[in-house]
Amino acid sequence: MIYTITCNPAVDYVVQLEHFQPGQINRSKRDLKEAGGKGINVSRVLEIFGEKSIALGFVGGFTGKFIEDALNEAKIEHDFVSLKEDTRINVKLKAATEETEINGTSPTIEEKDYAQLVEKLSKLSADDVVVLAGSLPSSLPKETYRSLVSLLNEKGIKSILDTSGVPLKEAIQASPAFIKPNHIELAELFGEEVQNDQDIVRLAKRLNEEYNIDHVLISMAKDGAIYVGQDQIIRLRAPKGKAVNSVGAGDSAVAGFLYKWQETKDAKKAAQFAVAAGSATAFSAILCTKEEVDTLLHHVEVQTL
Ligand SMILES: Nc1ncnc2c1ncn2[C@@H]1O[C@H](COP(=O)(O)OP(=O)(O)O)[C@@H](O)[C@H]1O
Ligand SMILES: O=P(O)(O)OC[C@H]1O[C@](O)(COP(=O)(O)O)[C@@H](O)[C@@H]1O
Repeated sequence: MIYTITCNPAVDYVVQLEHFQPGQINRSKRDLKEAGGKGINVSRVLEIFGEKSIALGFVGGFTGKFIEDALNEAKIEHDFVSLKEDTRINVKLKAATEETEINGTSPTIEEKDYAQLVEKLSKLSADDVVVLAGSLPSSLPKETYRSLVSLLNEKGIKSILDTSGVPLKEAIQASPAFIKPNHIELAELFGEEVQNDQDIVRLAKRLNEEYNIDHVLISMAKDGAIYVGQDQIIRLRAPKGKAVNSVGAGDSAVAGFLYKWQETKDAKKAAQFAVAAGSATAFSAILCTKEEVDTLLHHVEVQTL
C-alpha cells in the first residue's frame, strides 16, 4: 500500500483575479477551496490515476474537518492524528501575469501527537511505500523527516520525499529512495547557483552518488525536469500550454512518477509521466485528469544525456 504523510496540510484558498493590486480592495473572478498540502495532493492525484493510498498526518479544527470530508468524498482513505488547533489556510492569488502565495501558520503538534504518527507507521511492512511531503510545522524538529526516513529504512520501506530547506538537507542524510526538489531548492541545498542543465546534473549526481538516493527528479516548472538515476540521466521538456494554476504541479509530478514506477519499474517512463502530470495540473484550474495526462504524455520530449 502507498501511504502519504502530510505534516502540514492546508485548505488552499485559490483566488483568481484580473490584476492583484496591493493596498486596494481586490474582488475575485472565481475562487476555490481545496484540500491541500503536498502529501494530500499526492493522494488525490494517485486516486485520479486509479491508485489507492492512505493519507496520514495531522489535521485539526474546522479546516481539518474540511480536508477529511473532501478526502471522504474523493474515496481516499485517511488516518490522521487529530489536533486541537485548526489546520492552516493557504491563500493563492492567481492574477493574469503572476501568482502570489500566503501560506498560513501551522497548528502546534505536541510530542504525543507525533508519537501517534510513529505508532501508525510501526504497523507498516516492507512492501509498503511512504510519501513524505511538504514543509514541517515549526513545532516539529527540522530533523523529523530524517528520523522518519531512517525508521522506514530500518523496516525496508521505500520513502519518497518532497520537501525543501533544512528538513531536506537533514533528510538526504538518511537516503530516501526518491526526491523531487525543484531547481531553486536544489541550488539552495548546496548553496550554489544553478545556471544551466549541466549545473543541475552535477548537483543531482551528488545526491545520487554521495547520498545514495536512487531516483532524483529535479523539476523546473515550464522548463520540464531532469532525472538522474543510478544508471541514466534524462532531460524531459514540458509540453507548451497556458498555465492556469500551478498549485499542485509538483505534487502531481511526484504522484505521476510513483504511479508509473509502480506499474513499470522503468524510470524513463516514470519521469515522462511525472512531467506530463505536472504540466496537466499547471494547465488546469485544479488538478489534472488522467485523460489530460495521457494526451500530454506524447508532447513531453525525452532525451537521454
Ligand atoms: N508553466 C508550466 N508549463 C508547463 N509545465 C509546467 C508549468 N509549471 C509546472 N509545470 C510542470 O509541473 C512540474 C512540476 O513543476 P514545478 O513548478 O517545478 O514544481 P514545484 O511546484 O514543486 O516547484 C514540472 O516539471 C512541469 O512538468
Ligand atoms: O507545505 P508547504 O511547503 O507550505 O506547501 C504547501 C502547499 O503546497 C501545495 O501542496 C502545492 O504544492 P506544489 O505546487 O509544489 O505541488 C499546496 O496544496 C499547499 O498549499
